[in-house]
Formats: sequence, structure tokens, C-alpha cells
Amino acid sequence: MHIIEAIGVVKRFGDLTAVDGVHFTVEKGEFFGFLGPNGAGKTSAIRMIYGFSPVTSGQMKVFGLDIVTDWRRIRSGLGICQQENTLDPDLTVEQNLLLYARYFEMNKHKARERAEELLQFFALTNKRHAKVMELSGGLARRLQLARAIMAEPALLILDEPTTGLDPQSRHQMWNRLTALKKKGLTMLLTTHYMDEAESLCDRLLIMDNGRIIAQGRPRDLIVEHAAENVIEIEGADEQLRTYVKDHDVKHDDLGERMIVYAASDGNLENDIRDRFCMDACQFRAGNLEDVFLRLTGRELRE
Ligand SMILES: Nc1ncnc2c1ncn2[C@@H]1O[C@H](COP(=O)(O)OP(=O)(O)OP(=O)(O)O)[C@@H](O)[C@H]1O
Repeated sequence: MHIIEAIGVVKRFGDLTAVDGVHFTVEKGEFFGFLGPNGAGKTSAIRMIYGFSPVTSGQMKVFGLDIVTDWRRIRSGLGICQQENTLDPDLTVEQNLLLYARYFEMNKHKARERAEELLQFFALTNKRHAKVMELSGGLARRLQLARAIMAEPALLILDEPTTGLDPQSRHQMWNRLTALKKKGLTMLLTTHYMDEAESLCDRLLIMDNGRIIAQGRPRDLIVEHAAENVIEIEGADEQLRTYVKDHDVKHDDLGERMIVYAASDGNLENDIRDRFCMDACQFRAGNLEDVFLRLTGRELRE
């Protein structure tokens, strides 16, 4: 059984089609990512998974159940960490966890035990009596995550979990998410950080204009849509342009700068190094950002 199965799912807001017939599956234990430019339809798609927003057409199945008819059963197995801070600002860290446990009808003893375990796991024990409004952004996000997994969900949904956090807090968050993955939790995240998606996700999809334009494992997407090795050449000239054309080399011509995508055998790299890299060339590994920009373009959207 798939943990999530989207079959031709469509979401419309009036005349606007935010999600345009998407198909994907998420399997047990997977860390699955949703990427795409602003307005691509990521949030609209994941909101249908947790029943926050009704499906216009198609079918969304979670834990093998239909979201339309079995919303309540599905909801009891989900943990959701939304973009917005949805914590109760007047309550303390610990009270936020305990209050949430009540929605899931957890008995008091179990709730206390679980809250203790999570306070430790997220390094929040010495903040247990602090009010939420006193917390830094990083601590608040950690608490939101702790609360989302309070009732031990089978699927955790994270909408941009590290947006706005400083590098220390982001790394701390990644570290905790990786630990949760090791425990076997299935997770789905949306993010604008390509390094985050590349290091955390087993598989991901890229959306644009409501459609899925690529789907697969990060490494496979890099090989298919960019390359393992990338050369950035400053001061691209006509000779280089002729060379890439004649040798049918995968590249992006950005005017002054050219980005060349080379396979891992090293031949093309060596040739370019010898012929065109007198001064300004940068050799680096291909990454998900290359894939993203190649598929969704470099122009500003708004
Ligand atoms: N409740 C709504 N009513 C009307 N239009 C909406 C609503 N929610 C989203 N949209 C529109 O649907 C499209 C997809 O938006 P969505 O928020 O799903 O994109 P996204 O990929 O999550 O973007 P971002 O990266 O900015 O969060 C956008 O054009 C947006 O304006």
C-alpha cells in the first residue's frame, strides 16, 4: 500500500487551476519533497493531502483511504507542521504539547511521557516553562515540529520547515528530521532550499504552473537534467559557443557566462579546461539547483 497516492488530482480556485492533474505516490519510510517556484501549486497540493482543502477532481488516497470519504481516519494518522506559527502564544512550551495531546484523546500519563521524550529530543527541556511568545524563531519551529509528532503520526507533512531560520537552526532542524527518518517516519516536505531537498529527500517532484515537470531521486534528476560535473566559464566567447554547438554539449548560455554540463568521464572537462579556461573557470559538482533552474527557467516570476 502507498502512504500517499494522487491520481489525476486537480485543484481549482475559480478560473485558476492551481494543481493540474498530478499523479504521484509516496511510500512507507520515504522522505519525499515538493519543489517549485512561488505559485507552482505545492501548498495547494499538500493541503489536499491533509483535507484542509477539498480536491476539485481526481482522487487523493492516504494510507489507502480516500480523503473525501475517510478524512477523519486519515487525519488521526497525520502530523502537520504548517508554514505559519500555529502555536498558542499564551501557553508555555510544555502546555502546548499537552494541550495538543488532548485533541488526540491521549491519556494524561502517556501525554506527559511523550511530552518529556519530545522536549529532550528537540533540546527544549530548559525552555519547558517559557511562554511561546518568548521563543526565538528556531525554538518555536522546533516546538511546532515536536507538537506535530506528539501523537506519533504515520505521516508527517512539513510546509517549508526551515524558511526564515538562521543556519544554526536550519542545521538543527535537518539533524532532527534525519533522526526521525532513521526511526522510520514517512515525511513529505515543501521547500525552496535546494540543498535541503538534496540532502534530506529520497525522492522529490518539481512542480510548475500546477503540473509535475520532473520526479525522481535527487541524484538521478541531477544526472538527467544537469550533469555530475559543471563548469562555469566567465567571459564566454564565440569560439566557446562554436565548440559547444559542434560537440553538442549540454549548456546554458547566459551571455557573459556559460554553464557547461559534463558527464563524469572527465573528457569534456579536460578539453574545456585546456582550450577555454585560461583564467575564470569554476569546476564544481552538479546540484539540484542546476536542475531546478534548467527546468523552471532563470527569469523572475513576479
Ligand atoms: N485560497 C486560494 N484562493 C485563490 N487562489 C489561491 C488560493 N490558494 C492558492 N491560490 C493560488 O494558487 C496558485 C498556487 O498557489 P500555492 O500556494 O499552492 O503555490 P506554492 O507552490 O505553494 O507557492 P509558494 O512557494 O509561494 O508557497 C497561486 O496562483 C495562488 O495564488
